[in-house]
Amino acid sequence: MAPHRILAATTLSHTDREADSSTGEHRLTGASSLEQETLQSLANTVQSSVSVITDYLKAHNLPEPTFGNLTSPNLPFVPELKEAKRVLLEATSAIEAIAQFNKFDYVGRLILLNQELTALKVAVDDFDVPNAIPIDEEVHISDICKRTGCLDEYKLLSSIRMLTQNFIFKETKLGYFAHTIHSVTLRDRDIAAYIGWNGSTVMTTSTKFTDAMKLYPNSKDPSKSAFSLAHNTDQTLFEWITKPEQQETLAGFNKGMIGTSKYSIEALSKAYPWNTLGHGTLIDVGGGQGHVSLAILSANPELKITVQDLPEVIEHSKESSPARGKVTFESHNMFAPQPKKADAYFFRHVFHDHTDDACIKAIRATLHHLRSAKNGTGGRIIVAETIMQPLDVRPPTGRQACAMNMKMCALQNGRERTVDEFDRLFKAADARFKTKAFITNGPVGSDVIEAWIEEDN
Ligand SMILES: C[S@@+](CC[C@H](N)C(=O)[O-])C[C@H]1O[C@@H](n2cnc3c(N)ncnc32)[C@H](O)[C@@H]1O
Repeated sequence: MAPHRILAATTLSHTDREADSSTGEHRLTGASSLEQETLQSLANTVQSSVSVITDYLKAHNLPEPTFGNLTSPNLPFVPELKEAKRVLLEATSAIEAIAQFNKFDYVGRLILLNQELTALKVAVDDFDVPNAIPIDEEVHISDICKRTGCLDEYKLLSSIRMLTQNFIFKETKLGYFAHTIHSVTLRDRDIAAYIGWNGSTVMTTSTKFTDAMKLYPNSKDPSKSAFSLAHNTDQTLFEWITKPEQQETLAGFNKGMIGTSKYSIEALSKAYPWNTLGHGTLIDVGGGQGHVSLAILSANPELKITVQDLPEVIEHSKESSPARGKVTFESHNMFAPQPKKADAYFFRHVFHDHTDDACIKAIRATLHHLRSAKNGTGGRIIVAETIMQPLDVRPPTGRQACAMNMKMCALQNGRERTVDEFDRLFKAADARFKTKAFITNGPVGSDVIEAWIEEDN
């Protein structure tokens, strides 16, 4: 179905944009300037995009999302609703940005964002408040403390109150808290682990962002980063985290990767025509716990999947992965020549951890298995990442990609990439590469770049 053009004065329509970088073609339609918008035009956009959403739900006999029902379903992830939701978010964000008595109030919120992540980490990962409050009950903070073993009532109360400002928990009467649709989601301990990883190792890393820029400007060395400065090490993140003394951090990271993938797997499984691999073999390089492979496998049960990762990670996966018995686990360093021939080499959330040089090395390590796709013998590379949005897309659609990009810069001098940057990366590894992008505009790690060698000679 064609993307909705919700309002004449509205934004780019790029739902399900397929950018084939082999031809340089980006199918984008519509354009307008933010400067032309007024509160009224933005409000009209809100009204019309909400109508698109509610009309769709009515037509498909689906319930509307509501705060009143804790198990209120998500919006279906279909093109017509993705576009309407994106436009809605852009319009509501633009209204929030200009409808201020004092412009600093808007910027001021950003300055305090650190407190919001701290509150999430404290209440969700550290003290597991979501599981201390039964669904449909309100619980006093003193009881929450007893149930969670927290000895500092006021600071836990402060953290939960902070979250209520984001519709996570609600204070039903003074000192009593109950669930909302969002606090319920946080009962998942894998998601809690992702919060913990970001609220600890990633947050401390960010404090050294500027120091690393000054000390190691434009560094392409993954061991000379904000991460290495913050953690007082000359190792890269992955060298550091796989040391025996970081066992607990690695376990949290692995669990967190499962957590963060949960809300992007549906989009990723729809983003790419996995069924074109038929009964083939897929190697999930840097596949961690095999959690993404498991989701691909459940939709494509005829595939044979091997998950490769660093030995310390594979050891953990073999013990506790939800994919045990369904996929094969194998230790392999992706910078060493790929030992296994397969129909596809899949890298999800792997390239963004690394500099271009490192990615090129990983691609070349696989090259000997990628023969011409034209004559049907070739393997392909499938990369899943959060693709950086083109410049002409309005805020806040690019927010997640920009945030992930900052994080990758800080951790290992890695980065998120645009469609064109991916194409250049593959061509730098081997000029015969062709690429094709499958953009979901969905959650992180659900955009796909497919790369293959066009000619054999
Ligand atoms: C950000 S995680 C992504 C995990 C998983 N693919 C996902 O999408 O959730 C990056 C993974 O790359 C792995 N990795 C890092 N360096 C590697 C290397 N040299 N060889 C193989 N795997 C590596 C890490 O151990 C980690 O599991």
